[in-house]
Amino acid sequence: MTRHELGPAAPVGLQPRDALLRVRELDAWYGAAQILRGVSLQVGRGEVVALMGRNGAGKSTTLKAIMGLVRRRAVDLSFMGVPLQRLRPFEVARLGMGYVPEERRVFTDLTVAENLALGALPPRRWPGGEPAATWTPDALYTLFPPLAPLRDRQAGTLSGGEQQMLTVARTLMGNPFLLLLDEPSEGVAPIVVDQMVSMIHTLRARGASILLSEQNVPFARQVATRAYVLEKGVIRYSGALAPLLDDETLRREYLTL
Ligand SMILES: Nc1ncnc2c1ncn2[C@@H]1O[C@H](COP(=O)(O)OP(=O)(O)OP(=O)(O)O)[C@@H](O)[C@H]1O
Repeated sequence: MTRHELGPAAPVGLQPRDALLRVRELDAWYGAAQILRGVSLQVGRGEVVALMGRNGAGKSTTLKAIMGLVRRRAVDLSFMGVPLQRLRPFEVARLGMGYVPEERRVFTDLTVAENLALGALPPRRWPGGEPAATWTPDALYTLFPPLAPLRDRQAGTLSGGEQQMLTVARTLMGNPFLLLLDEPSEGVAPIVVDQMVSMIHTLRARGASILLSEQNVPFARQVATRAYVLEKGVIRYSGALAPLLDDETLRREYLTL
């Protein structure tokens, strides 16, 4: 792997050439139907990587397979050097992998503040001992300003976009080393999309690492530097995002509807 592929932030406590998340030849199934075939990807510390492709290409399934939510098999599937194959989803989450599914999941009867409190986990340290980013409700209200005046409101009364923000915020309360975001820009108003863009910029500035599934090209262009493109469960492109988006043929083949 080249240094460029690892992104600008030098890993501390990890070997410089090590990836935070390493996926090699991942297969996944729903029942008897094989959906992913030999998916290989890596996310380095401080990187924002986009997993792209049309509807049904296998983006969500890849994130679910990493978390252990679908049946999967891989030559290597490891997070900070820990093999994930035998771990259940809550054990993967406990290692510091935050997963935000496509469908929003908030506790509708609880307030915004109570939802955040439920996501709280103790602070983490990188393998070298350096403290990892730690999130508090106040820091998250700054990250998502629309949530601040809603802290005492029942989450069920929030708009879709606000619930989307709350889902991400609650996941951040677990202080994850890596965030898996499934289509953060889907089905929300343009203003919320802008909020997601600025959230990712802020997270990135704080050294966070993100793997996001996305088919919204303008969104991906604003937040990610590297991309993998899936088609029918197979990786068709891996590399820098800019050349992919600038290549009309590649775009037409794998991205445009
Ligand atoms: N629960 C399920 N049972 C069976 N097949 C499924 C299930 N969920 C998804 N699939 C199939 O797996 C394939 C990949 O779906 P996946 O949701 O991973 O695609 P995607 O790239 O995330 O697209 P989308 O943006 O539509 O979510 C599709 O053919 C889909 O029909």
